[in-house]
Amino acid sequence: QIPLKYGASREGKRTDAAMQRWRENRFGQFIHFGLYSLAGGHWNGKYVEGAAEWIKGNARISDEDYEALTRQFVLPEFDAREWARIAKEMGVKYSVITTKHHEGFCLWPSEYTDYDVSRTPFGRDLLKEYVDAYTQEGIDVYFYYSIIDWNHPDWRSRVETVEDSLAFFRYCDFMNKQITELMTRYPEVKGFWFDGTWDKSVVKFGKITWDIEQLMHRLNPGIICGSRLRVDEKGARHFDTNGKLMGDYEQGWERSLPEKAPQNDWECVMTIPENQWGYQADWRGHIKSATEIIEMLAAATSMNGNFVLNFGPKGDGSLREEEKQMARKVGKWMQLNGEAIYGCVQAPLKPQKWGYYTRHRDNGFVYMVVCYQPVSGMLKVVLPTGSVIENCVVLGKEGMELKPEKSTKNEFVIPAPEVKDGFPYVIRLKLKEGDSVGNYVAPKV
Ligand SMILES: C[C@@H]1N[C@@H](C(=O)NCc2ccccc2)[C@H](O)[C@@H]1O
Repeated sequence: QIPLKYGASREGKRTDAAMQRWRENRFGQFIHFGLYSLAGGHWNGKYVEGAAEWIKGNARISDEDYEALTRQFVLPEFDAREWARIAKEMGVKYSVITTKHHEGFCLWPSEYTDYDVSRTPFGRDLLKEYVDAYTQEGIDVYFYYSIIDWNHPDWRSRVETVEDSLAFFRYCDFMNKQITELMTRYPEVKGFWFDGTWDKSVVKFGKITWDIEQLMHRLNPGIICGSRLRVDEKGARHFDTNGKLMGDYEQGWERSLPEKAPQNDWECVMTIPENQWGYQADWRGHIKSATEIIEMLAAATSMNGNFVLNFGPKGDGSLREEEKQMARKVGKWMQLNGEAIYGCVQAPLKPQKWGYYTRHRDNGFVYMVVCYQPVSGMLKVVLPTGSVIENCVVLGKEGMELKPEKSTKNEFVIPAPEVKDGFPYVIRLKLKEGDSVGNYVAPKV
């Protein structure tokens, strides 16, 4: 352990109510919306390779031509209540919106820049309408904020000269003012999702990320912030030089899931196409199905993690058809099977090939989210010695009890119900405390 001034400010999992609510939410939505949404991944009528929200660099667009997009920011179809209704239908419990992405354009009327909604024909406080509509639907709101800011004259991706450092510290002052503004104008915000902390300037001056963390906790002690914000004074990111997680949860799982359950709280953020966050009119490559998304959500829950699915609304402010379809299908599944996700955690059982176990933190049930239907028609379950399966039903068909057969001392096989709709199904197990050697404590923790 080496002494650090700007390493982890706290150790271990947070146990306060705000963080427990973050954990129990489990399923979230990401919204990427900005000037890039107007371009839709195309420029001068041509498809532009790469992530659509990076189009300024990908298409080598001049500052002047890019800034002209502000005049097209009209959003005739924008209705935050419709976005919130779709999010509610999908079954998400929280939503993260890009208040300012790398492009630097702000979705709220900021006092500290005019590169924001107030300088557009739309002219309204989009962020306020989003916060109110989602809060109205009972969905917690979180703010994505990019440290990188391609528009701000004082942003520096690296600091090499005295002039660079003067500019960069002016930019840090600007950031602190904007973060304060966001937390005071929209006190409903539950947390921040910082991005763009990989550049040399931030890695060199890790203290600025400590300062942001301190500022946020002064304004709201319960605020939640992931590890991607943080860099310690030695340039270590996410985990400080002593290996301690900085921030409230591991925020490194971007478009990927861990193989096994991380020790810390963690969150995965996922795109429906391979790598498009902002609106791309022409989705190419593999587009994930609702079934694949549900499997990822179950996998995350089975490893004590949260799963956030990204939507990239169109340049007119409406949601694209494929995303509305996704919301409908995932939402239908969540209606029936949400009890295996919300408030659930990893189950203390040996993982099996048919899918993922979850257990509810206090209803004592264990859930089997079956994603891989066995050709044998038999679902294997290995329980601690002495366990007894008291009850075994398929969610949505609670009336039809399944009859597990004991195959060895602590192995059971459950006849697999037929899959008709192409979606995972959930079997709910009620386990009775073992009455033999090695009593099994039913998961009530
Ligand atoms: C959440 C996403 N993060 C932004 C991004 O620049 N990702 C590039 C990246 C890819 C992998 C690790 C860190 C950063 C993307 O534009 C999205 O906003």
